[in-house]
Amino acid sequence: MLLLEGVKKSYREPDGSELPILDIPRFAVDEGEQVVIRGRSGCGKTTMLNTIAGLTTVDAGSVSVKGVELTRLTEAGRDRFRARQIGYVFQTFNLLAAFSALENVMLGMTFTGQTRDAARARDLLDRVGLGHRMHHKPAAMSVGEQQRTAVARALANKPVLLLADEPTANIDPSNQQQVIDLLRTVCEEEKVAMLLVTHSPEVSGQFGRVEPLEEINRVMAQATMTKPL
Ligand SMILES: Nc1ncnc2c1ncn2[C@@H]1O[C@H](COP(=O)(O)OP(=O)(O)OP(=O)(O)O)[C@@H](O)[C@H]1O
Repeated sequence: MLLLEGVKKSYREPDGSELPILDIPRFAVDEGEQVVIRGRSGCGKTTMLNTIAGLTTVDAGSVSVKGVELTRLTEAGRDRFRARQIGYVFQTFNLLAAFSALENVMLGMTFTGQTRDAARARDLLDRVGLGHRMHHKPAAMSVGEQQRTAVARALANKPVLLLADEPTANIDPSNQQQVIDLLRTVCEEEKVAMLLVTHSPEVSGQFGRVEPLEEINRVMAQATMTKPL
């Protein structure tokens, strides 16, 4: 369902030099599979999710989702594909300030070509415990409530792949479990594959497949080997 082959990504440093971040020979996720990615801060987890979402271009290699090679599409093509097929819970939420929680979730359905489904948006907000805050704008919500709104929005368009970047980082333990349960249940019910980045051992302990990025990514494997003791 998701396949990365020979993916390389570097960023350019202010002095003009290249900073290699990703060198992933092969990484695959099956339809409906739930996978945790973990690794220390700065090791490239968000960069990996952004390349899969087509938000960051790769320097080499290919990223395919459902047989579509995203790395061959134009930027507009990647945007259309992402809107229809990929849900993304961003680390920084990216909610639109001028719109309520309900409107933000419904905006997640705008570009899918399907009718916007207010009942589904309300149901998702209910299931993240925000039934009573649907008409509040992000500025009037706590950080954890904004994060839960972002989770509901990412599921709104019934994606085939959900990318979730630390979706419980700002949430207290009881709501954290509620968000993980919602992600897992909706992904199981709708056969959505999920790639979840988390630092939390309580969260990763609940998943059958946990991939340390250092083991998938040759840049990190080399950095770990050459790190001074
Ligand atoms: N646009 C950019 N230009 C230059 N360097 C960048 C850019 N984006 C990220 N980096 C650097 O690339 C490295 C990997 O960043 P990334 O955000 O992917 O890490 P991460 O594993 O998600 O970290 P965290 O767990 O702290 O969120 C970091 O050293 C970061 O400073």
